Amino acid sequence: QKMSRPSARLRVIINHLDRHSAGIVSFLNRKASFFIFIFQFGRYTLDNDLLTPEQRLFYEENGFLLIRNLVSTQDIDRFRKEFERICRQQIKVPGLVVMRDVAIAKSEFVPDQRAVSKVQDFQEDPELFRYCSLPKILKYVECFIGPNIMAMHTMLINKPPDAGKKTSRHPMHQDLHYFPFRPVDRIVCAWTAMETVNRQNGCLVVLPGSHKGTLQEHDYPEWEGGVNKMYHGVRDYDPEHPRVHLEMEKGDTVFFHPLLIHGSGMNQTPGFRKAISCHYASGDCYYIDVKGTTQENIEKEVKEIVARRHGVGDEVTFKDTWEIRGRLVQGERISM
Ligand SMILES: CCCCCCCCCCCCCC(=O)SCCNC(=O)CCNC(=O)[C@H](O)C(C)(C)COP(=O)(O)OP(=O)(O)OC[C@H]1O[C@@H](n2cnc3c(N)ncnc32)[C@H](O)[C@@H]1OP(=O)(O)O
Ligand SMILES: Nc1ncnc2c1ncn2[C@@H]1O[C@H](COP(=O)(O)OP(=O)(O)OP(=O)(O)O)[C@@H](O)[C@H]1O
Ligand SMILES: O=C(O)CCC(=O)C(=O)O
Ligand SMILES: [Fe+2]
Ligand SMILES: [Mg+2]
Repeated sequence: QKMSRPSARLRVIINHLDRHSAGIVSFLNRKASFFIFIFQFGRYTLDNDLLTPEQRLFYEENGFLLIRNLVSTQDIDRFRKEFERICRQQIKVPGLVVMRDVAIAKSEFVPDQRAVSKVQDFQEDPELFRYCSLPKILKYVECFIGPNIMAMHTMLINKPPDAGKKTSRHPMHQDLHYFPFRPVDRIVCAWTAMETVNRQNGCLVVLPGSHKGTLQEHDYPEWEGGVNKMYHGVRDYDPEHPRVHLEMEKGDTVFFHPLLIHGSGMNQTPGFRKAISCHYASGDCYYIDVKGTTQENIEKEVKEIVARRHGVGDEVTFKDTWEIRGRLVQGERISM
């Protein structure tokens, strides 16, 4: 039996201690810090030879890890070109969802005069999907979710200049709200800045440590200027919780836990702020039924959109919509 999993390692240590219980009290006293080490290093990250102890501890404590300059300029420029081809409708990608800001009427890409604020589900676009398979990214992803890696959700976010109603904001949320699969700790998001991302153009805002909490109730925020379709926010989050603005340069990549509360501020610049992201889950994850949970509302919305777009009925489940999108990028697809 390999001892790569923290839980297995912990069990061995506990068994060992049971057999030597005479010395346990003094052992515990002396080695309290050792135990803190084991528990903190065990839950959210896996044994690996990439992360430094400081980086591991940082993710355990904060729920995110920022790696500077991870994706090359050449790769990002290629993703940008491909995105422009999609916006100009020079190529058509099966399954791709194109989203426009609820308030935007003018466009930087001419064909239909409305700016694309986000494309989702680019798993059938080989050029964009290269992002999800980049070995540099997967090496980090493996530290959080293990060697069997599924790309579950892909996005290229093109946050438009705010049209004056603050609709370019993304409310504070936990990505797990959208996911009917578990376990939660074997899911991670990689989010890469495609250009300088700062407070002016609406960088990510995170609540460090919020990944240690539970999944909160999400709903549309009551924003005067309106809010984008499916942009649910955490109903009540503690406004006193410290916030961190993640200012990033082109190629910088943040990995974060699906319970981390995060959002992004409004884009107060004339440029479209670009980022590319992928949510990964372990191939050993399993689907859950969200009936009777806080996720019922998003299940309902997703099913309505799928029904409208594809003319199908109740036979397509929330689980199906994820099972169809998921792509294996490394190792084995066991139960996903
Ligand atoms: C299959 C989908 C699964 C998604 C799972 C999400 C997973 C996320 C997981 C990861 C965590 C990520 C967390 C996240 O990222 S959460 C955000 C995720 N967002 C989405 O997934 C939304 C995807 N977008 C769409 O499905 C379409 O673009 C919609 C349905 C919005 C428009 O559809 P379509 O392109 O066909 O447009 P239409 O021209 O026929 O207009 C139809 C109606 O819609 C109105 N309208 C247009 N734009 C917007 C807007 N932006 N906000 C509000 N309303 C809008 C429009 O005025 C019209 O209304 P009316 O005039 O009839 O009243
Ligand atoms: N009422 C609200 N409910 C949920 N999330 C909110 C609400 N108001 C703002 N947010 C979110 O809080 C985060 C920070 O946005 P906000 O525009 O308030 O500040 P900022 O742009 O980060 O900071 P600043 O404007 O001071 O530089 C964003 O994710 C935004 O969408
Ligand atoms: O790029 C952003 O503004 C954040 C988007 C986000 O958190 C999401 O789509 O889940
Ligand atoms: Fe998110
Ligand atoms: Mg602001």
